[in-house]
Parts: sequence; structure tokens; C-alpha cells
Amino acid sequence: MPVDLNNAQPLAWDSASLNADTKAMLDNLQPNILRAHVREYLTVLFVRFNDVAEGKRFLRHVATTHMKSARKQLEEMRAFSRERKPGSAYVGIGISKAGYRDLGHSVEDVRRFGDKVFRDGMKRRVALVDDPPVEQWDNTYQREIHAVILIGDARPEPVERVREEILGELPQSARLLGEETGQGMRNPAGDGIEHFGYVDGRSQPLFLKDEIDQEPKEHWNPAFPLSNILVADPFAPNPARHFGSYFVFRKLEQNVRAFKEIERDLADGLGLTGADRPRAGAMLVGRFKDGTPVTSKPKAAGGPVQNDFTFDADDGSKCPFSGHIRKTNPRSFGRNVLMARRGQTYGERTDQPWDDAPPETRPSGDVGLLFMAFNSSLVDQFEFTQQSWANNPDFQNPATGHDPVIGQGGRDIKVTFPKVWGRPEQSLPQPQVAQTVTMRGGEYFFMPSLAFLRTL
Ligand code: HEM
Repeated sequence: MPVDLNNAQPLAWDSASLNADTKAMLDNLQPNILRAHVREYLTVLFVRFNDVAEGKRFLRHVATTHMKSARKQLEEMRAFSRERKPGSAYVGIGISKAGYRDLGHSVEDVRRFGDKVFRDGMKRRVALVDDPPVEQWDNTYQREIHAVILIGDARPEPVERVREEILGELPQSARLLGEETGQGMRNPAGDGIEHFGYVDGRSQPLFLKDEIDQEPKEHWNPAFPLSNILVADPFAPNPARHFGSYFVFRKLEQNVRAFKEIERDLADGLGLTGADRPRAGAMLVGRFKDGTPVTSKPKAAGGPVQNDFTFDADDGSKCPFSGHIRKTNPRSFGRNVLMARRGQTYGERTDQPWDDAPPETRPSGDVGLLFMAFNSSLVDQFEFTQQSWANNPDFQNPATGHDPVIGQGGRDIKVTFPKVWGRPEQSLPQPQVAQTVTMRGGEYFFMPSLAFLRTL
């Protein structure tokens, strides 16, 4: 039976009764798509090929020598949770539109990718999502990137070793255009955080039965059909069994000092004192630093990071409509927009991102998020989120304002904030908070099936 991407039943990947097509799908899908692969240490290589045959041979070699399947990843994760047996390093390959073209696919051929945004490439979409002009991007991203190679692991040594091997195998004709290094950050509770100090990566669309079974789901259903992230790989030997995913990569620099000043000034402006002060930042992000959703509680609550909530009973007096997590997942609609986020923080910190040290001690550049996400449609998921929700000041209601974390474009309207959690009194209209996240470049890729890569 062909794989039904719209099946509402979560995938029981370990079931003995899986049909042959689904088994083949799991054996040919790249890891890290269906479920996040551990990648505390991550290297991202951006490559350009100048010889078709050598480029293909290199990718085929990386696929056959270093890459595992989605099924192998899931088996390794199970072995780790049962016996603490560490798995192998993650290696993922994405190819850009330019990459497919310069590896010998005609323009006609590339049209078989249904996603127009992928066929355009990120540079041609700048105006639509209010990105900075390409001339302001980091040099790596100004060039024409053909492929991205991700190498990740829980420990630094395997990443270093696999990186050396892969770079050693890069043909003379190819160029390494650039490289990013990501490293996970955690708060004292052990939860992964981003540079503003907030727990990140908690809310995800989940696709696998064993993962979904572990989640409470009284209010929010975290189960999503595979159609949110998978599409048939148009160039694979058997597109009914061989799937891939569109991958967005964006380097987002965070001005932590400015964000911390904004949190402080907003708390001052709203007259928040003592344990109420962190509500200022929580209204910008939608969660407190420890991950507690501000729609559920007026203060950080500690304990496991809650994700079983909606905004249905919140008219904006708890979590403003502009709050980052409310804009990027309103929860009562737009489920098909949700991407599988696989980002990683970059840049070194000498301070402790989660503590209450003064803003002056925080970095104002060189740190940020390597934003990465899997989509089945870049136009309807990543770009829609950025353009129609984050950058749209009239999201859900007039004068909601931009997403204070990732919104781009002129922030000319004024906004208000609830003064007391859950009460109707609003602050006087005030200018929106300044933009503190700057896009430094990126590209759209397709992460093809292993079957495609192995037959290059
Ligand atoms: C430096 C940039 C960014 C920062 C600091 C950031 C921070 C966060 C934080 C702290 C959370 C809450 C943790 C969670 O619910 O998992 C979150 C969630 C989320 N972010 Fe971001 N983010 C950034 C960029 C983006 C971008 C570019 C997008 C998409 C255009 C995005 C989409 C989302 C989504 C969809 C969620 C989950 C919302 C939910 O399901 O409740 N983020 N982000």
C-alpha cells in the first residue's frame, strides 16, 4: 500500500505490521526530519560544485559512507534510552535549486519541484519577507550555494572526525564556501535554550506514535500527518516510496543586549516589580524563560515545560497576540503551517544567558540562532509564517504589531500591553519594541531521499 502522507494515525515506525512501502520510506528517508536528531555539536558546511561528475560522486560517497536512514536513527535512539548506547553521528545533505541545476538537471526538470519558493531560492524572496538586501548578508550566503551538509552529534569528537573525513573527500573542483558551528546551550534545569535565555525547541509537530504517546493532549494535539513535512522526491527511483523535505536555513543574529534592555524598559514602563518583572519578556516571547506559557500562568512555574495549551481563553490580556509563539502557532487554526524546527544556537558566551545579569554585560552581536526547519511547502509554511504572521502588524486583530522576536519590516504602528495579567487594563499606546534579530543570510534546500543520493 503506498505511503499515505495524510494518514491521521501517527506512524508506529517499530510495528511488525508496517507495509513494504512504509518500510522502504523509513529506510530511504534522511534522519532528523521525522524526529530531531541529537546535535549538541553541529557543523554546517556550504559547498559549491564546479564539475558535475565529481560533485555527484562526492554526494554519493557521503551518502553511502556517512549517512544513516530515519529508521536507523530511531533504532539508535531507542538503544540509547534503553541501554545508554550512544548512536552514530548525524549527517544530512540538502541541495539547492542551483545545486540541482548545476548537477545536470534541466530547468524543465527542476519544475518537478512543486514549491515555487524553492525554485526561486532565498535571494529572490528578499522583498517578500522583508529580509535585508543580499549585499548585507555574510559572504558565504551571497555566493551561489549548491549543497549544505549538516554533521551533528552529542559529543564534539565524532563531529570533528566526520567533518575531517568529508572535507578530505571534497573534490578539487568543489569549493567550501563557508561553515557554521552550532553548539547547544542549556539552563540549570537541563532544558535547551536560545541566546535570549528562553527554553526553545519544546513545541514541535510530532509524527511518531511512541513520541506522541508520551505527551499530555487534553488541550493541544501535537500529532501531525506526515504531509506537514514530507513530499515525494521527484528524482528518486520510486517517488511512491522515496521522500524528502524542503529545508530552510537562516542565520539569525541576536542582539542580546538590546533585547535585555527592551525587557527592562518594558517592565519599567508597565510598572512591574519583583517577581512580576519577567512577565515583560514573557509577553514578547509568549513563554517565560523556563518555558511556562504566559497564557497559562502569570509567573514562571518551573517543572516540566508545558505544551498542552491553547490561546482560546485568552483575549490578549495574558499572552498578547503579537507574542512570538502565538504568532508562529496560533494553535486554534493554521495547523498545516507548522514546521518541524531543528535550529541550533551559535556563538560563544562568557556570561550565563539564563540569569538576571544587567543588559550591559550581554553580547550585542556574533551570537544567534542557526534557524533550520523542515517543510512540505516553503511557501505555505516558513514564508507564510514569516510574512503573513510575524511581519504582519494586523495579525488576527488590527494593530497587533510585529512579532517582537522575529518580525521584519517597518514597525510604525503603536501597540499596547496588558498591565495586569488577565485583566483588561492596557498600557498607553507605545512604539513597538525594536528589532533585535537580524538575518545574516541563508538558503532554501531540498533534503532528498537516500535512494536518490545513492544512485547519483
Ligand atoms: C533568533 C530567532 C528566534 C528566537 C530567539 C526564537 C525563540 C523561540 C522560543 C523561545 C520559542 C518557545 C519554545 C517552544 O515553544 O518550543 C519559539 C517557538 C517557536 N518559534 Fe521561534 N525563535 C526564533 C526564530 C523563529 C523563526 C524564524 C520562526 C519561523 C518563521 C520561528 C517559529 C517558531 C515556532 C513555530 C515556534 C513554536 C510555537 C508553538 O508551537 O507554540 N522562530 N521560538
